Amino acid sequence: MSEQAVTRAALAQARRVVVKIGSALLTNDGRGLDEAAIAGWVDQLAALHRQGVEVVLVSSGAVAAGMARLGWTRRPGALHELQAAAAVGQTGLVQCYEQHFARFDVRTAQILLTHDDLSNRKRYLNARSALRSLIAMQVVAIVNENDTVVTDEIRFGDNDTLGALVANLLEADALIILTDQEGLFDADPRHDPGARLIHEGDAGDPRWEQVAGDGGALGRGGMATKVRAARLAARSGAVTAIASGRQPEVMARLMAGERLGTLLHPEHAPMTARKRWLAGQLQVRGTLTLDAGAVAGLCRRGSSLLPVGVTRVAGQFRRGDMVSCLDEQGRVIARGLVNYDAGEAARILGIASHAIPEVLGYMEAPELIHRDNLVVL
Ligand SMILES: Nc1ncnc2c1ncn2[C@@H]1O[C@H](COP(=O)(O)OP(=O)(O)O)[C@@H](O)[C@H]1O
Ligand SMILES: N[C@@H](CCC(=O)OP(=O)(O)O)C(=O)O
Repeated sequence: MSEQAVTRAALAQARRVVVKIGSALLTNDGRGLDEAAIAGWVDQLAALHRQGVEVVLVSSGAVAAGMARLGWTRRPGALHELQAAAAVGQTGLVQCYEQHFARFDVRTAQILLTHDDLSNRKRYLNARSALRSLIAMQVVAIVNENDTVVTDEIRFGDNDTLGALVANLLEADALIILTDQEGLFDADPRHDPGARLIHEGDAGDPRWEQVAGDGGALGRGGMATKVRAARLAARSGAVTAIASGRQPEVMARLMAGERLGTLLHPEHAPMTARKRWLAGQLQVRGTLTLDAGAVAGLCRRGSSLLPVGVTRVAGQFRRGDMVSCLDEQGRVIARGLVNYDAGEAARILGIASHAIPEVLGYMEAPELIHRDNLVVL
């Protein structure tokens, strides 16, 4: 079998799938929700559900639906207006899905998540157990960002990232991202009519970031966040398909292994659940610059990070915060939960661990970041 056939077969064998439907597709040119299109996707999702595929839906559209209900023609810029529009629109969005799933006697549930819910380990585990229970009860969960309570600093913003983190959370086999283009092209087809579709590739291939641009007027992250989402999803071993939601029977055809859209597959073995959770954190409070020996220790031997290998400390972080580890060229090579505050870290950098008590008067731990709390990117 060819490599592409093997990759497509991975999708055909998927038992648990996260489907993300983007704003660019859900709205009728900004005039509220495209209810006929939603009905069509629900037909397809219900068919998968009937075949025993576990489906979780991540749907955008709250802000767009709220704008239409409020009679706003332009997306507001102010955060409080976006929050209000999302609050008004989310009920309509979920109502629409619920009504259509009811045609098939499929029950639905609404899950609204924030970045905080996934970065706090306890809440992350709670969200996971609630979603798992819903799946076990054959309820289709409809997930969106809880736009009403997030601020710019702590929002996912786009739902591609949220879709990938939900795929990680549930160890889904596949993430299907439906959008308004046929897939990832080698240039933005909106600007370049000669752009060619990329059929398959490794999720971690750095070339995809170079060709993926931003979104249209209705969507948020464009292709850039979809490519990033594929890389995130790959951390738990999920394949990602990016395809047009307007293709007839797109879900069934993808799941049958048809060569449709772009398929980005995981390159490496999946990370453990804890490392994935670490890697999915968006809020990084500071940076540690490492010498070449420490970089090699982390990347090749999976070692902990000791103060002796650190040459510079930046940022205001506290013990337990997430920090990035940079190599001497300033590239992020790892991330982890640090054992010392920024001030303490600055005082012990470059010294051997046995000398920590002499400098600080005590020793919290011999390493700055223990390998269990460290993820190499
Ligand atoms: N290389 C690319 N290939 C395909 N689409 C691209 C590319 N770069 C940018 N885009 C744009 O990304 C848009 C889809 O992203 P977005 O508007 O955020 O939609 P959604 O709401 O579905 O997430 C497309 O309309 C397209 O113009
Ligand atoms: N949470 C927002 C959706 C954000 C958004 O548009 O994301 P995307 O569909 O990835 O472009 C909403 O429901 O309006």
